[in-house]
Formats: sequence, structure tokens, C-alpha cells
Amino acid sequence: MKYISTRGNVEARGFIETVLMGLADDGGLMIPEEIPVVSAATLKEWEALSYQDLFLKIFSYYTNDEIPYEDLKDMVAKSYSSFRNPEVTPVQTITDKLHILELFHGPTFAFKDVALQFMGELYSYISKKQGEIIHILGATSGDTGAAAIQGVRGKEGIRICVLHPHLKVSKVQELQMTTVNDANVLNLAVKGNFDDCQGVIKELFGDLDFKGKHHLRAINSINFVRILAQTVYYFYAYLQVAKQQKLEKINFSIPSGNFGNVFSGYLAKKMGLPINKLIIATNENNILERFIKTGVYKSGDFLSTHSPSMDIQIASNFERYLYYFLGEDSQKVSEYMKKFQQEGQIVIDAEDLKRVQAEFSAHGVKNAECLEIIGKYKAEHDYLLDPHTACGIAAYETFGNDNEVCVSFATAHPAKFDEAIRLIDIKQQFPAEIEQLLSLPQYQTIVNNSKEEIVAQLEAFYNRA
Ligand SMILES: Cc1ncc(COP(=O)(O)O)c(C=O)c1O
Ligand SMILES: N[C@@H](CCOP(=O)(O)O)C(=O)O
Repeated sequence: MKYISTRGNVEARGFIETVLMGLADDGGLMIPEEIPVVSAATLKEWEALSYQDLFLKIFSYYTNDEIPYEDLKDMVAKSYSSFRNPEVTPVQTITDKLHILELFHGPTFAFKDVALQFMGELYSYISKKQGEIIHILGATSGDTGAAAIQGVRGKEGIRICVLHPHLKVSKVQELQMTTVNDANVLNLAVKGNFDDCQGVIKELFGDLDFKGKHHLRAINSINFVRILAQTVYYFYAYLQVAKQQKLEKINFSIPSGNFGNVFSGYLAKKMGLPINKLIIATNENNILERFIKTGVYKSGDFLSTHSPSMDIQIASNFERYLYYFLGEDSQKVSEYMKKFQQEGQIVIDAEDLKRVQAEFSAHGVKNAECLEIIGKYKAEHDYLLDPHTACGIAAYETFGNDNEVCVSFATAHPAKFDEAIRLIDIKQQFPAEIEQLLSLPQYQTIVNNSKEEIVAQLEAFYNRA
């Protein structure tokens, strides 16, 4: 398996080189040259597998034996040994039509742990085996940063700098990142929003001299391995539900921001998983909803909502979808992305929009609806949703019908977002791991939304002896 860029100007690479490259050197995103297809018979055989074994089966299509099987197995075992549930991502059945896939049983209580625990192991492996210098640079709206820091803290040969929007993440998210005082961790709190943070890191990854000089590596979903690791739980969820009930096709409802999680589902579908609709749930930052409904991809004004991790206006992985939507024509992708940069929008015609709508539905959830759904599920099912998960459920309720089975993703634990939960007078007990953060000192450097200031901080950090 080789990997290529959505923009077509990078020579095809192997798996490890693709991981190290992160953002493609031509500014695009790396994708597999060909997507392997899993037969229905193989899928049936996979029903009996544990999460870890399923992960190994799926990754074996993609790693080209660049990592010996026993080494990969060891990494996978270590990655998921830190999860509080032996199933890693257990399915909770709410009704025979609605299942919730709980993705928050990892160390930082959000779905990002599923991929980032593995990525931490993988980077550590590559650093030791190949003597690679791993200087991670990431942007976060709260969860990726916390999970990435947990994934690599204290690991030899790795340094990590994470940019988060100052005071625009939840208190628990901030504490999870900034109470870490390890020498290999730098937290920059940027006076701006997530799009600003992501914009700066994309610019720095795009500066090939800077990227090469500092050995910059990515942990965001711009890195294909993040996407692939997230694909595993689509298969896992389907297989768990298929064991319980007769299933032909399944829908997934996905709280969305950067489009990484949805794209993982799109990849799973292309690999042969019988997915009917991918339901995109956004909050009031609804660029994706507007695209699915109108065919216009154009960012709007940034809004702070009850689901801050989804406060994203420019959905990074949209470019990966665009590549397939445009018939795998990288020249066209480059033209569309150039247009987006210059004119601020991409517009598709009515015929093309029908193709999009055949695969996706979308619902933008307003703050009031989000809280209403949290209250409703607590009262009716005694299940406490976090505000991101609530967006997914609200979208399911909008599109669900009696003939279709849906798995809705629980992307975070409610304790991470108590600010919203408190608004509807629900008192929750924090898990001990979160409770103990409340009394710890914090370490972060507040910077202006200025590339120069951020670069100065990075130079000092990566050059430190
Ligand atoms: C809790 C939570 N839910 C949903 C999302 C959206 O996922 P994606 O960015 O992959 O669309 C995020 C952030 O990415 C998140 O942290
Ligand atoms: N919501 C994310 C934003 C970054 O997304 P990623 O999937 O590209 O890492 C976060 O929590 O940081």
C-alpha cells in the first residue's frame, strides 16, 4: 500500500513515511492510493474478534509489513491497556433502533484517546527503531491536545507543543493539558479561536524548511493514521450490533467539527462496511451542515457554544472527502482548494449535491436544543450525555426512522463539560481522575494570535537542550 496526496504533488510513500509527513508536503492530505475492500464473509468472521484483534486486522491492510506483526500487536495491547472498559469502545443499547457507542473510556475521557494512545506508542516505536526525532506540533479545541499529551508524556525522544484557544476550552480540558509539567510538553494558549490555531500549524507544516529543521510531526487528523485508527470503531460498533439483531445497513450519527471522525466512517464505508447514511451533527458552527443542505462550503462567524470542541469553522478533512467526490482527481482538488483560499467558498451544483445527500445528512444543533436533549435523555433513559454527544443524538432524532438502526457516537464524558450540564441543574459526580485535577497548579504560556510569537516559542522549545 502506498499513500498519495489529495493534491497530487507528492511522490507515493510508505506507511511510516506517511505518518512522519503528517500534512502532505504539497499542502494536501495523505490518503491511500487504493482502498482495500473487506468481503461480507470476512466481516462475518470478524464478529468474534476483540477490539484489539479487529484493530490488527484492519491495520494489516495498510502497514505494508513495515512494522512486524508482533511489534504492532504489542503496541496495540499497550495502547488499550489504559482504557477503563475492556471492550475499549462499548455499545450501549438505548432502544432497538438507537445504540450509543461510548468512545470516552480512555485516559482523557474523549474519543481522541482511541487514536492518540496508539499514536503515542507508534511515535515512540518509530523514534526508537529509526532514531527519528519526534517534535509534535498540534492544534486543539480541547480534546486532541489533552489526549495527545497523555499519549506521549514522559516518552523518550518526543517533544510536544499544543496550541489551544485561550479560555475557549472547558475548565477540565484546560486542566488536563496544563497541569502536565513534564519537560517534553509545551502548552501555548493562543488569544484566538481553534481555526486560528489550526491555521498557524498548517502554515508551519507548509513551510518545508521550518518543518524539516524542527522535525515537525502531526497528531491532528491531518495525519492519516488518526483517521485509520478511528475507522476501527465503526467496524467494531457494526459488528457488536450485528451480533444482537438482524442488520442490513446501519446509520451513524457523528458529532462533528474537523470532519475527521466522519471521514473515518466514509473510509469504513468504502472498505465495505454496510453503512447507509453518515449523519453529520454540528453545533451552531455549521459549515458542514450548510454544505450538505445547500452545496455551499463557506465558513461563517465563529460562535462559542456548549460543545466547544466542535467550535470549528474550517473542517480540515473536508479536503479528503472532496478528493473522492471529485473522482480522485487531484488537479481538481487543488483548484477547488485554491478557490476556497482565494474566494472563501466552494460551490457545487444541484446534481452533485444529490450525490452528497445520498451519503450524508446533516443537522446543526442550537444551544437550546443541545441542553433539551441532555435533559430528555437523563429523564427518559437515565443516561447523561455530554453536549457533543447530545448534538449527535439530536441529529439522530431529526433523521431517525422506525426502519433504520443507528449508532450515535458518545465522543466525550459529561464530566468534561460540566459548565453546560450545570445549566440544566443536573449535578454529576466527577470521576476521581478528573476530580484530582481541580487542585493542581497549571503550566501554560499565553501568546497572541501571531505566527511570529508562536514561532519564537517553538524555536526555544525544540532547541532546548
Ligand atoms: C468531544 C468531541 N466531539 C466531536 C468532535 C468533532 O470531531 P471531528 O473533529 O473529528 O469532526 C470533537 C473534536 O474534534 C470532540 O472533541
Ligand atoms: N475537536 C478537536 C479539534 C482537532 O481535531 P483533530 O481531529 O484534527 O485533531 C480537538 O478536540 O482538538
